[in-house]
Amino acid sequence: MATVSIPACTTAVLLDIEGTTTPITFVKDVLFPYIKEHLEDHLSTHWEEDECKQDVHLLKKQIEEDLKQNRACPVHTVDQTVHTDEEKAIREVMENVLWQMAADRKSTALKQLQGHMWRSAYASGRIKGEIYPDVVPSIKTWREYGLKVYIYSSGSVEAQKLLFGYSVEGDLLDLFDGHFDTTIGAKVDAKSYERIAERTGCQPEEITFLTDVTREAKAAEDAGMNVLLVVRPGNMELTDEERAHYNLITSFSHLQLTGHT
Ligand SMILES: CSCCC(=O)C(=O)COP(=O)(O)O
Ligand SMILES: [Mg+2]
Repeated sequence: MATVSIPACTTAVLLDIEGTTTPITFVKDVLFPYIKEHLEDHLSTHWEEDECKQDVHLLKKQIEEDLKQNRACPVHTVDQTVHTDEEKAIREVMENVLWQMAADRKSTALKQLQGHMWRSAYASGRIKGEIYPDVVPSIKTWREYGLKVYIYSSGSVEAQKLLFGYSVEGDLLDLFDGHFDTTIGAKVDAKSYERIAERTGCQPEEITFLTDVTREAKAAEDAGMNVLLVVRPGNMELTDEERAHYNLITSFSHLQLTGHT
């Protein structure tokens, strides 16, 4: 695949994680199975703790929102305050979480809980964040040229920091100038990218966004960002139209800085 130039006006690069810096298989075959395997134990162990109560409260809010929007979802109260039967309440939370995961929902509620659950897996060394080999050298080069580098993922900021902080290449958190998650808005909503531009002090045109998902690419493009689609093994197939419309790269090393000194 040919090289693609980052426009000279780019001052910041915004990176997606799953399918962009990190193989989809790491998320689907390592991170998500960990949640399924440890969900019951996590909820039972931490049920009375404030963090877990907040996680369950957020899930409840999400269910209320889903019902308002007439989205199908398992309807349970999911509220510790009204259940006397803790086991039943935990089962109901589990049912909702597993249902959201089966649908690959990107709700903030689900992602916050997942981030909290992965903490001990990373800290104990059981899980290490996978990163494509071209990612770190490329980011280092961009930074040498004065570009800022940010992450925007549906995974919570805490989950992002765990993945890069406990990565196969060590602690990489110094490579990033900031992290964004769905608390700033959904990745398929152009407004989220406008807010990110505002937060970083950049004009949208000064930001180049790299993602594997065309709906995210379109939203960023609608906000005025420069967009590149990242094609990695196992990523979703692109249509001919998408291939024709977007600049594609299969490795970060295919990005060329032009006019940056
Ligand atoms: C960084 S946490 C693990 C990934 C995850 O849960 C997720 O939803 C990834 O979404 P992305 O926006 O990075 O494609
Ligand atoms: Mg992605």
